[in-house]
Amino acid sequence: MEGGDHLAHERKKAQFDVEAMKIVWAGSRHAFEVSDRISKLVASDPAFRKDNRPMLSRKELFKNTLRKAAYAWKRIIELRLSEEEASKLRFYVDEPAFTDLHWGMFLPAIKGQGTEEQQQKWLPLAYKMQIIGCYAQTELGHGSNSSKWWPGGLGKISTHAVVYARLITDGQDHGVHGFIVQLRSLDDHSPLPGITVGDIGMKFGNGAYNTMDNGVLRFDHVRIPRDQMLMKVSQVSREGKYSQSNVPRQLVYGTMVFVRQTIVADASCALSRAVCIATRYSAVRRQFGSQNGGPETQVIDYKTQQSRLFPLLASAYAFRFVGEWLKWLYTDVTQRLQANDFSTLPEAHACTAGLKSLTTAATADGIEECRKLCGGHGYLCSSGLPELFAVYVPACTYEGDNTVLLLQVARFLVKTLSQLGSGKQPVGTTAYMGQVEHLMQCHCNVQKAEDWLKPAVILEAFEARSARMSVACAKNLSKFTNPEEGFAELSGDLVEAAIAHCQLIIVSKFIEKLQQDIPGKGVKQQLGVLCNIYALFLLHKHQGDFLSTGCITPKQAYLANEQLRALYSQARPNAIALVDAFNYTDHYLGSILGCYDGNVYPKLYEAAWKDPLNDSVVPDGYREYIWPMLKQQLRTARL
Ligand SMILES: CCCCC/C=C\C/C=C\C/C=C\C/C=C\C/C=C\CC/C=C/C(=O)SCCNC(=O)CCNC(=O)[C@H](O)C(C)(C)COP(=O)(O)OP(=O)(O)OC[C@H]1O[C@@H](n2cnc3c(N)ncnc32)[C@H](O)[C@@H]1OP(=O)(O)O
Ligand SMILES: Cc1cc2nc3c(=O)[nH]c(=O)nc-3n(C[C@H](O)[C@H](O)[C@H](O)COP(=O)(O)OP(=O)(O)OC[C@H]3O[C@@H](n4cnc5c(N)ncnc54)[C@H](O)[C@@H]3O)c2cc1C
Repeated sequence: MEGGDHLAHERKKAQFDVEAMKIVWAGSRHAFEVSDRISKLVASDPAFRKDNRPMLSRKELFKNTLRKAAYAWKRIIELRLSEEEASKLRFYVDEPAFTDLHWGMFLPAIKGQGTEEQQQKWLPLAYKMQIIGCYAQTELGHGSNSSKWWPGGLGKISTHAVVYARLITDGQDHGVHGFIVQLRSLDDHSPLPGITVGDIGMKFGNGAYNTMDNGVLRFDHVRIPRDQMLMKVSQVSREGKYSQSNVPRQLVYGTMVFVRQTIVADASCALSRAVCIATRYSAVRRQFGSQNGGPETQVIDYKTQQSRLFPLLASAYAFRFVGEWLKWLYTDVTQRLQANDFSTLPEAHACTAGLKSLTTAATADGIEECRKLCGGHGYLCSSGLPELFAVYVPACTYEGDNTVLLLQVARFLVKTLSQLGSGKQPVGTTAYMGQVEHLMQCHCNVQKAEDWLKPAVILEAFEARSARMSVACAKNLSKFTNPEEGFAELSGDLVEAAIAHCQLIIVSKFIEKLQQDIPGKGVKQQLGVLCNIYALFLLHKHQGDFLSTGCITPKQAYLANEQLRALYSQARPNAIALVDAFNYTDHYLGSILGCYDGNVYPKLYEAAWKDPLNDSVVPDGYREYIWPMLKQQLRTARL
């Protein structure tokens, strides 16, 4: 079959209104319209071509990224795009660049930690891109006194950085503070006196994150003007006197709360992209299972394929909704901070840290699983999956190593439990800890597989598991005379308790989403199926936790798995429509296997001939190396 829509028969099977689901996925009609318009704008502009990335040398790749970034900025100005539209445009250009750090961290750091005066001075320059900034926190070695190492945009492009360094006045160390530092001349881009700066070198994968100039930075007797210390949290007077505002010191780390929140939203984009590719290809691919000479089985109909693919599809939706909620939480905490209410900052920190950890780990693993789900073709760059994996996998490390972040969550949980004794009622995502006595002894009320479809049953099982794991950690910790020693010794269990808590958050936010009014024929039902797949898949995967804490019985674990299989069958006819609802253009997907029309094989065949290696029939190097070898063997054979 040539041309046409090879997936049309699949699209006809959908039992829900795909257009309505697109609005739910986007978050609102307005968000959908912006996203749809900007994605098409980028896809239709040849200047944003990206299929040649894996073939380019580092220098060509980097120059190409600079060209695209400059062109994108020109279009943003010409079209008078709003901030929302401009950020969508950068998203659909789909190439990591110094601009991510400028807009994503440098500007937010000044907004969050600069005084009004500092904001008035620096933000207009940054908004007009008259200065370009990065975020320099991480060090090559340890302590805030060696060389900065890793900051994106630092290596070759940034003119300024927010640098985190120890503040010492009158011989007293006041800990880490943020400073705006000019790095390069605004005239000829050369480093300012005392500053050594450069790129840290090639990173994992061809193309991929190598479009970014992650950098190294050293200072030698560099003077930073006093008014370039970010002074919202603490100040140094002209006389060198240090003082602190009436705000928690933790606000110095506020930019991380913001960025981790965006990383959660981004996880749903990266995972949904991989899942879209794997789902479409699984419907196109037929392999074995032919009966009476009929067509072979579509691999999407194999239960094993479904049990690997559909939980990822459900996870993409789950991460989307928890990301939406996290954005709300961040907005809420920001408004409270402005009114000097700091009470929800620890929870916002724990939620952003924990959810960043969980969603990036699941997404990185999920992209790799999608590659395997596509068989051999998944390993071709033209599948889009190798590059997506290489770009995505550092998300498990940047903005805080995922294990380190889970330990932060564990500290928060242990603290929450310890405060119960003093009568402090937990709120928000830890409110369930208030019912700890009930959760420690409740029994799961599942007698038949369908009982697992009740939201209250699922929630109670997840709450009980999380509470019991945290309480067990707290009890074990209390046996240590030195709490830090105990924390280190039990860190493995603490990480598992933190994971259980964060999974509960994701499940509960999906369930809350379903309690909203969701218009569109069959949309809510499909989301209900996905929500149950997500929850029961987690329960099945972590059944060891649920069983060992006595939250469910072996029979109930068996019933959960039985229900899960039934849910896969319900999701099957809707699978293609559920990935169509992401509304990704072929340009954004960047994958032959995932193309909308499913016309995979002719496109793969054509693409192969475009590889530079096929420019000539006899490759470069043949005459030099292979021909003499063949000749030699021919001679030996004749002897
Ligand atoms: C195929 C092509 C695809 C192309 C794709 C294209 C484009 C993608 C484009 C965009 C992607 C979109 C979104 C992503 C956006 C940006 C990402 C882009 C690039 C990545 C940039 C990366 C930047 C970085 O990595 S910056 C460096 C970040 N570093 C870390 O996170 C270090 C981790 N460590 C910590 O967080 C530590 O806690 C600390 C901050 C170093 C402090 O340590 P310490 O002093 O030991 O104190 P603690 O004991 O940990 O904590 C003390 C006290 O403070 C509380 N605390 C800690 N952190 C925070 C916080 N952030 N907020 C509030 N409170 C905090 C802690 O709980 C404790 O409190 P307590 O005393 O009450 O217990
Ligand atoms: C692509 C990329 C982009 C980046 N961009 C930036 C940027 O723009 N700006 C910036 O400042 N930084 C940036 N970083 C740096 C990033 O934030 C750090 O790499 C990250 O915070 C992890 O720190 P680390 O590299 O020192 O790892 P380490 O802390 O050395 O971790 C090594 C191992 O030790 C374990 N470990 C560490 N501490 C503990 C602990 N307390 N308990 C138990 N286990 C522990 C970790 O789990 C990990 O397995 C970037 C990194 C990457 C990969």
